[in-house]
Amino acid sequence: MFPSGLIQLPLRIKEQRPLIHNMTNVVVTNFTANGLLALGASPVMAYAKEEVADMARVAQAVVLNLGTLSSELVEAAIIAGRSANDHGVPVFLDPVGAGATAFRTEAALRILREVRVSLVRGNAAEVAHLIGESGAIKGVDAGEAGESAPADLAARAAHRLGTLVAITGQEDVITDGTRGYLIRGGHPMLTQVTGTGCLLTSVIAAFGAVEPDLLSAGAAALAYYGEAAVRAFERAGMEGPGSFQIAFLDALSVMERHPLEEGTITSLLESAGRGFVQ
Ligand SMILES: Nc1ncnc2c1ncn2[C@@H]1O[C@H](COP(=O)(O)OP(=O)(O)O)[C@@H](O)[C@H]1O
Ligand SMILES: Cc1ncsc1CCOP(=O)(O)O
Ligand SMILES: [Mg+2]
Repeated sequence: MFPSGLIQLPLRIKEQRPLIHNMTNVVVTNFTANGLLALGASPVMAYAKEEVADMARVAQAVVLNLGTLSSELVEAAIIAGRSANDHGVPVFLDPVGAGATAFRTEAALRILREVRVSLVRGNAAEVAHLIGESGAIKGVDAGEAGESAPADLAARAAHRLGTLVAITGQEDVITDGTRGYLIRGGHPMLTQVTGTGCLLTSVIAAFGAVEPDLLSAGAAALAYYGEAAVRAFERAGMEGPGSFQIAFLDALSVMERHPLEEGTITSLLESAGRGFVQ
């Protein structure tokens, strides 16, 4: 069963206003800051190697996003990540476009070697490339579905990388390699707005900033995000992606209670690598 106390997490975020230190990409910076504000968290973007250790130290979560990476960003991300590790601050990695170029894949793997990352969130292709498996990737978007079921892929990746892994797509999965959740819901309109994956990683970080059980916090975040998308589509989706994006920010802000009681989290992974059973 999903722990019922986690229904209160959105309220806890609004009460605690956790500081989320994002080192993210130039495409999604504003959307990410506004999404975190809508949720009730406190976003900050800081990149300079001279200050990231200090910022990470006082944050409640650090997000490393490789969407528009550079050598300088990778160096600074490692400084931030290590500072977070030294001060007990959880680190969340979004390996945007891993597999699209060798530089991206190598950067993500280097961070995973040099920083203790708590959770990796990506689409199936990105996660597959991190563990040397093929997965069609076109720029930053997943291509055709690979051979592997997302739950099995996520469990393999969690074991190989030694982190929690969340794979998103039509359905979302999150696992520590042994236990996990399958989350249904969301809306395909999310794929028509750039940065919804990146913002989601930061939203997971905000949930993780107020709940130390990161597997449950991550599952709660995925379900909350999907429900916000459904509500946004009902409000404004027919108008098109621009209106949907605004309505989505609004939906992130208004849900005080979590929609878990509506049964969006449906499955629990009991046996490692065997997929998520109904
Ligand atoms: N076909 C789909 N139907 C419903 N929701 C989707 C679909 N594809 C992606 N999503 C949702 O879009 C959000 C971003 O996920 P995704 O597109 O996988 O990330 P990225 O943008 O990093 O590739 C997630 O909340 C995910 O559940
Ligand atoms: C289009 C693009 N190019 C580099 S980063 C980026 C945004 C990717 O955002 P998301 O992974 O959330 O779709
Ligand atoms: Mg992405």
